[in-house]
Amino acid sequence: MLKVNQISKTIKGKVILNNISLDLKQGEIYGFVGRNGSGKTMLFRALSGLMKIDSGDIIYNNYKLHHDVTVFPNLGITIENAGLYPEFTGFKNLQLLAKLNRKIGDQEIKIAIKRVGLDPDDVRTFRKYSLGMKQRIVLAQAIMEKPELILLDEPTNSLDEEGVKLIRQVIREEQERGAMVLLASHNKEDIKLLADQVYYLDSGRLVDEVYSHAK
Ligand SMILES: Nc1ncnc2c1ncn2[C@@H]1O[C@H](COP(=O)(O)OP(=O)(O)OP(=O)(O)O)[C@@H](O)[C@H]1O
Repeated sequence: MLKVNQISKTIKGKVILNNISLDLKQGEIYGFVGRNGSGKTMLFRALSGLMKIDSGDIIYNNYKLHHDVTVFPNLGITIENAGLYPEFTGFKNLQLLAKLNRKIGDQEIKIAIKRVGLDPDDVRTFRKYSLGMKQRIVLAQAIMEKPELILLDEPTNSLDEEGVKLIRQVIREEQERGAMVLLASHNKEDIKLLADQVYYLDSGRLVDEVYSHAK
């Protein structure tokens, strides 16, 4: 259960998040749509603890962000390039990140890399990856530890048709495993095919619940 109570954030006099409240359940996929600059990425940054909010609370499974934890323990997030080292292979990068909390071994990392359609034994360094490959490895990093809460910001925007299909399947599998997935996307098809409920952001404000349907 993710509970967001009236969170707000202003940067340099500009309201970025305006009194946003959400009540989200485990095992659901939530879509977030809205124009460029409407606040989707900033909302995800706030939920991940990467950006401090000015007011309001974010509570996940009884842990209050910035109070009980600085980051939720069971969180997976895709951030562009995710701080990956350009001179290491995809596998080596994920191995380094996995070592930070020692929850998984090489086998799980390899499984995650295969799930996104990449080769764990690829000797190419991250720097030489195509845009789509980078996007895939970043998703592998987000899911490799089987997180309960997954924040995906535009996970398919650099992918070819086959990649889009595969990644949608991975997102569905994560939901089936019981994860809660928050998905920001300009891809209407992603939202239509995946989201159980869709929220619309406009100038940092949650304007509307576009639709909700039980699958
Ligand atoms: N580091 C920053 N410092 C100050 N303002 C920022 C920063 N990053 C983003 N913003 C502002 O925050 C607002 C929301 O941006 P955000 O990136 O969350 O939009 P978005 O909905 O994700 O857009 P897009 O669809 O283009 O990804 C915008 O007005 C943007 O200019």
